[in-house]
Amino acid sequence: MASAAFFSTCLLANKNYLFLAPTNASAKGYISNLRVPNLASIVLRNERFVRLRGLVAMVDEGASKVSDDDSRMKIPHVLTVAGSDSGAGAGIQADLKACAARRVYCSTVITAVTAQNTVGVQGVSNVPEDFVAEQLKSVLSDMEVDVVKTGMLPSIGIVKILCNTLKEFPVQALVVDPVMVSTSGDVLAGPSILSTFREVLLPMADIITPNLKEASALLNGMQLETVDDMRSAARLLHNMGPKNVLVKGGDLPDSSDAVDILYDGLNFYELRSPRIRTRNTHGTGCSLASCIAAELAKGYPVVSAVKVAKRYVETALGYSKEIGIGNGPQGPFDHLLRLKSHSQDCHRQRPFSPSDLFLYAVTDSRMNKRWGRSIADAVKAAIDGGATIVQLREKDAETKDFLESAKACLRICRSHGVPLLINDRVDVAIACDADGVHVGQSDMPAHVARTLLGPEKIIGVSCKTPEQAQQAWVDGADYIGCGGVYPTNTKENNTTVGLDGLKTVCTASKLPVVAIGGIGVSNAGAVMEIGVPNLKGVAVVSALFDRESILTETKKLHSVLLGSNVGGT
Ligand SMILES: Cc1ncc(COP(=O)(O)OP(=O)(O)O)c(N)n1
Ligand SMILES: Cc1ncsc1CCOP(=O)(O)O
Ligand SMILES: [Mg+2]
Repeated sequence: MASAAFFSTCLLANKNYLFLAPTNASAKGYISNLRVPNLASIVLRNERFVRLRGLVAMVDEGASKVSDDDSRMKIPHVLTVAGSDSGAGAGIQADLKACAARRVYCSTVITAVTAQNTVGVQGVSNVPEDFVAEQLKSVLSDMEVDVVKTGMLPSIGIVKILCNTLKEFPVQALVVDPVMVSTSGDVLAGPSILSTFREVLLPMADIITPNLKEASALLNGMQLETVDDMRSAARLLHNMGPKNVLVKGGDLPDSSDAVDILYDGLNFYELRSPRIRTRNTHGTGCSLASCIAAELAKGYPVVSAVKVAKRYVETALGYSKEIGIGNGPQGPFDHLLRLKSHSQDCHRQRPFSPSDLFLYAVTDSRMNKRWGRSIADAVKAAIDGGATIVQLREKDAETKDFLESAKACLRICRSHGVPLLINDRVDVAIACDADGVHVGQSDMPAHVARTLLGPEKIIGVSCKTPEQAQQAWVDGADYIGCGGVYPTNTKENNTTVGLDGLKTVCTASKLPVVAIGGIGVSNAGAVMEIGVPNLKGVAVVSALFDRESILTETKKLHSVLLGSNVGGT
């Protein structure tokens, strides 16, 4: 293990650069094992912090790359200073999820641990003040924090520690969510803290985000019942020192809209949106403030940050209306808009298996039109005949119609345990939650599709050469479609690779392969006879869908394939 002792000499240290040299041969060996070509390149350039500790930690962990400034990408960074919510709807957990959803890095300083669920807060244990200080120093002395966002600050001491630490380690912006009472009505910061908020914290804030109760508490119990009251409150709170005040009117009685007032000392902005009627509002305040912090960390001005944050929370609330977590009156919502598609669906996507490629049915809108069938009917017939995977290749369809058909086909496919892929259209695959996509060399690159679709979706790539097959593997594809093996009328200007070309691609490929192009009942056996283990099946368009009976033709092809030597199955 390399450690700090290996770095004895600080050749030059000033505000901007720190050069390190190892003390002995074993350190040099260690460094060269890490493929750092030149020690002089270990230059840590940072206006604010010298990262010796971070560097040694990286070396200790055997990281393969020691800090190379030019290749480091600055990621917007929010530090949340808040309490933990064991139910994970609010607090630190909400902040982490909101920042992840907004694509911002989020570090955490925990001020208190709450035992909490959808019913209420059953217990609170404050983190010792010294340890809050230690967490703050750890993060702020090493990581480049852009914006600090505060939530539950349960003691006067913690507020003071935070403010003093921020003077030592200044950040671009401070977002203060003056949490006092949880959504369930439990007290999270008592009234004794109000004067410290007013005198110490608020003057440092770039924006504060009180709800009506919090605004009222900060203003000595002022009645807030109308939008005009909110404007007055925003002005009075602004007089306490924060640069911007967002008074949230979520609790305003008798309003069909959710109205928030933003005041920057000059202008009032009345931000209105339709009120979303849902039980799942636990954590909206924390999430809104975190999202504002995230947008500020990206460099957006306050007004845009607040508008984006409001839109984000509304979208998530609307999406999460039917989600049922916990039995209490206030449930959490889904920050990442990802939970629903899997929960309601009794027929979920199952993991991809190469043997799925055995009888691969590829639809064609023109053929279905010619035979007067819907895509869904065609898909159903192919599955009944033995298709083991289906691809919707609807080149002429309008997007709206295509999406509706895809949803209908997905229901059929899922109920039969058959994967459904979408040709070319990654957007449609995402919109209907299909099992994956098939892309060609001139379509969206597979690595981009993988980023958009996530790790579990199936991605197939068309390849005619070993180089393309290698690239498909590197890009994270699951299988390769190789062809046209034989001449075809289905795809124009498509060069034919023949059985030899197919064999060359299969041999070069680390991925399973399906053959395509001019394949049908008469020649499927010959294709499979080339006898390479990773050739797993045939993909067929016209031999199934340009026929009177899809069912009959699929059954015939199925029995031909069963009689042939399909690699590895
Ligand atoms: C299984 C399978 N293999 C190859 C293709 C062809 O895809 P691509 O090269 O993108 O051409 P189009 O199908 O988009 O015309 C495929 N669709 N399926
Ligand atoms: C989409 C595609 N990619 C290579 S050949 C081909 C068309 C296959 O259609 P058919 O099975 O009717 O020959
Ligand atoms: Mg394509």
